[in-house]
Amino acid sequence: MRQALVMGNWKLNATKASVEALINGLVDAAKDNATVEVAVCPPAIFIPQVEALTANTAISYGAQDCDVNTAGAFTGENSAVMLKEFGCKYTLVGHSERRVIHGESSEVVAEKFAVAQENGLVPVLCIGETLAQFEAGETKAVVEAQLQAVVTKSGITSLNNAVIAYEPVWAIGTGKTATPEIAQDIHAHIRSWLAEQDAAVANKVQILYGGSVKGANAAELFGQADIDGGLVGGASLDAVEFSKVIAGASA
Ligand SMILES: O=C(CO)COP(=O)(O)O
Repeated sequence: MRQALVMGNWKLNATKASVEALINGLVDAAKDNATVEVAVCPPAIFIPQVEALTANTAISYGAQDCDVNTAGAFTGENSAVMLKEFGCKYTLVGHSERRVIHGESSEVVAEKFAVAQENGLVPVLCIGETLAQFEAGETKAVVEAQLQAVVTKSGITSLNNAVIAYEPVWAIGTGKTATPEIAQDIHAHIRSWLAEQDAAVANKVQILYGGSVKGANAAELFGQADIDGGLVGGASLDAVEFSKVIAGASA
């Protein structure tokens, strides 16, 4: 049985005051839904504040990205070593906004995945197709290629210590959620693609759904057999709404 994981991706949204209110507002939801792991991914500059506020709570946290390098002349970056020092458990890698806006290829994402693992972080590998790819029926081929880059670089068993987040790009921030049936179909496909290579890995790895998850649709999405929780953007910025999403993952 895979544990449910509900992770908030705050993207480029936070103030010192909003972080304090949000974390304090999530403490009870994390404690009361003990079968669900609750995690947040703040902008990197807020990680020390989140580290302090989440001490002695059931809330985990991670970063939204890490560099492929661990140190050196790479202006503006954060390394996996630094994130680990500040208590991060996770880092997202390959979020579609990084792939599209920052031009990250699947090979770069695979390098980030590897460096995160080498430095003690659990990478959350984000995959998913664009609207054009969805409409062209290419979803399965796209996610397979995105997964293959990581398998080629780090091997299939590297996914024993990672999380996969399937986020159709057309559902992110648009209010258009994949139906539970569409999401389940892709999640099941991802798991069977992994199972062809290693059944134990396929059975173990958590596959999160992301894209316009909110309190009103969380339970139905998370009730699908191969959906193990969510990676949540907008709805994770409000403690009341995010608590409803967390409750939706509770067994
Ligand atoms: O990109 C996402 C999480 O990483 C999803 O964002 P929304 O929940 O705002 O659609």
